[in-house]
Amino acid sequence: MLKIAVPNKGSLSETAAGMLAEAGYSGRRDSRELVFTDARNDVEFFYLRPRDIATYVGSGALDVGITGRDLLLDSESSAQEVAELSFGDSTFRFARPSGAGIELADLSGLRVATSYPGLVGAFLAGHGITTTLVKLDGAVESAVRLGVADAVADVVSTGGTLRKAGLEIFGPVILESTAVLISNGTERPGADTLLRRLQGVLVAREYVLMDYDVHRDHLDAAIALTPGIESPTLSPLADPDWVAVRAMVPRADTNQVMDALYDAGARAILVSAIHAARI
Ligand SMILES: Nc1ncnc2c1ncn2[C@@H]1O[C@H](COP(=O)(O)OP(=O)(O)OP(=O)(O)O)[C@@H](O)[C@H]1O
Ligand SMILES: O=P(O)(O)OC[C@H]1O[C@H](OP(=O)(O)OP(=O)(O)O)[C@H](O)[C@@H]1O
Ligand SMILES: [Mg+2]
Repeated sequence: MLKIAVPNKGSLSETAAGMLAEAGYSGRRDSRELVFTDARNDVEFFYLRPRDIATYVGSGALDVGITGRDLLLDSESSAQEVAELSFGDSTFRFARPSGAGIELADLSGLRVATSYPGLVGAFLAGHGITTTLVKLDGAVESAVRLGVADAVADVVSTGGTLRKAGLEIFGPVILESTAVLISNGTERPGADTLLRRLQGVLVAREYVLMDYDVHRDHLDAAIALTPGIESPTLSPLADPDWVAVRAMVPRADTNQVMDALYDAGARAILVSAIHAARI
């Protein structure tokens, strides 16, 4: 039975659970449940703190897991990223009081507060900068005002928390993070199915199905606008001069592609949602 680690709380938990449900897995109904067996799919879910997931997967205790790239790197576990999951995006940045030094080198000899000492320590070491890392559990933005640090390194999403604390981002991006599927590299039955199902959910969210009719004279121009993933499907119509085309189109481009197809002579352009996919 494939053992899967999933976030039990925090920013990633709800979306991860929703994605697994969309991928056809059953999950816990009670948020206090620590383990849930989905016998039909031959998998077992372990609900863990996102910060601990890479440790469990890297050690081999669990087979695969969903966590943040920043948490994976911070853990220094041997688990590896298998796929990006298109949610939980954030950047990891340094910040200092507004008006303070703006170069990374200005951090030398200063105290930097963070909940991600593994990630930040490795980054600073890679840049040859020595600081004192102050390890905090959360709300690190308060560390400067309260006098325990001179700068912070933390997850930034909207930047609102930093602004309210009177801090300003500076220096290079430490990391672009996103939710990822991780594994310990051991081949386990069911792991490929999980990956394909999650990728199917992403495709179903990111693409729509577009159908249209076009005169054969304009077919090449229309196909150039809708190349699909492999190649579009062509079907004959009762009128031999016309052909029906079906292709997957990135959801974000739907209206631009419809406009361009219409201008290229396509008619009866229909768009439908994809409920599930295996690419
Ligand atoms: N706005 C955000 N705040 C915090 N983490 C975020 C945010 N957006 C995405 N993430 C990602 O979520 C993961 C952190 O999740 P985690 O559950 O540990 O912390 P949290 O969401 O801050 O919850 P808590 O502070 O309650 O423990 C990281 O991978 C981080 O990059
Ligand atoms: O850029 P923003 O949109 O403001 O989001 C980033 C903030 O959100 C998270 O804090 P969280 O609420 O999880 O509290 P914590 O610091 O105690 O983990 C993170 O640690 C930052 O402080
Ligand atoms: Mg937090």
